[in-house]
Amino acid sequence: QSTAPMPNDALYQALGAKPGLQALMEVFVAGLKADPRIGVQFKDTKSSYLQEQLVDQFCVVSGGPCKYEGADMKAAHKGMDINKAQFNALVEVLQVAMDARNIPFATQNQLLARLAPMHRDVITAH
Ligand code: HEM
Repeated sequence: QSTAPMPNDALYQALGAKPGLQALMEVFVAGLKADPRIGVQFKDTKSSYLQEQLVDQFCVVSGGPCKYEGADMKAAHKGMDINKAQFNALVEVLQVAMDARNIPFATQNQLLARLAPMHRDVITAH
């Protein structure tokens, strides 16, 4: 009865915990830079920096024991005029990266469901 609630890190574990997220973000950021639709928006991005931010953010989002210290999503994407098609392109690049890392479809969908609400802060153009 007095047991403290266990943090639910099932999704984090399914993603392979920290090493799994690091490997995934390496593939993801490389895919973003190479993407014909949105690659240009990441041309000045330092891959190692963005990967680190994304590892921490996805760790938190999936219930892992991390702290995300980057900008909130609204501030991070302010002035970028990101539209829905660009947002969807990023999601596709993430799906391709998750496939490449052999992440099960159900796990993929759970992660995407937790990222989806961020569209409100990221998309600022039509
Ligand atoms: C669910 C969707 C998204 C998530 C979770 C996400 C996450 C992040 C994170 C964590 C950062 C780092 C913030 C910081 O440095 O403090 C970032 C930066 C950035 N994001 Fe996003 N983002 C998303 C969508 C997008 C989209 C759709 C685009 C453009 C097509 C985009 C372009 C960028 C760019 C250009 C940066 C700056 C990278 C740099 O040069 O340091 N993001 N994003």
